[in-house]
Amino acid sequence: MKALESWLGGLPAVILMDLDGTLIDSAADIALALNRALDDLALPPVSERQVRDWVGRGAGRLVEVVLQHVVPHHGDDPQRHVLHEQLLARFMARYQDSVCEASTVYPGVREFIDAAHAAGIRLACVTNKPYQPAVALLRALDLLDDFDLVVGGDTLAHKKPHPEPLLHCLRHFGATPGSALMVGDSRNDVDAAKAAGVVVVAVPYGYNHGEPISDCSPDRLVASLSELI
Ligand SMILES: O=C(O)COP(=O)(O)O
Ligand SMILES: [Mg+2]
Repeated sequence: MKALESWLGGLPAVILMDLDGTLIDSAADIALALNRALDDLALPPVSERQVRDWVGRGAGRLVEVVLQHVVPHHGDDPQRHVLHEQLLARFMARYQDSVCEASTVYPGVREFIDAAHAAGIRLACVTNKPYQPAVALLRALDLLDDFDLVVGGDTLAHKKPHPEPLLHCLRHFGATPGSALMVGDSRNDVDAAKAAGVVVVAVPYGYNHGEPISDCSPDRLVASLSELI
């Protein structure tokens, strides 16, 4: 971790890592589960390309955007809420059934995690993905045991970009914001880290709602996590 150490002027005690788009390329499985759920309800499919731009704000918000795309709707309709709940439930069931058919770990991630362990750094995964599929996905790709803590989008009252999930991790480890580092791929990660007072590194290969991550002003941008080793 010489590169990280020389940039920060020391090693962090804790690294908080985003999941979707940072550790794991999960969009194909999310799109697959969404399309199976849409088909269950006799609704038309969406493309993986679209899903890549929609992932990042949790399952409820994702389903809301998908629904608005496949059945555009404006105004107040109580049936709309029912449809949203049905699609969300179908999506969660379908995703839980096949959380890792096509998902892969990004290059540099395993090497970075191994180097962090070797340096005695504690790791937490802080994701807006609901807790259960997050843990299932990490387990399927043999990454779960690498994390001392996993915080999902439904673990606490607030999700990223709120600082609460990050501050929750710091309390868990008895660490200060100044002794931690956040690594993420989206504006949610950068904003949450800044609100928590944690230095943030961003990667450009993930999902950021179609916006270049450099526009979100992370403290540092790396092409791959191996650059920090
Ligand atoms: O599934 C999501 O909504 C995003 O998850 P992430 O916070 O791990 O990028
Ligand atoms: Mg992400």
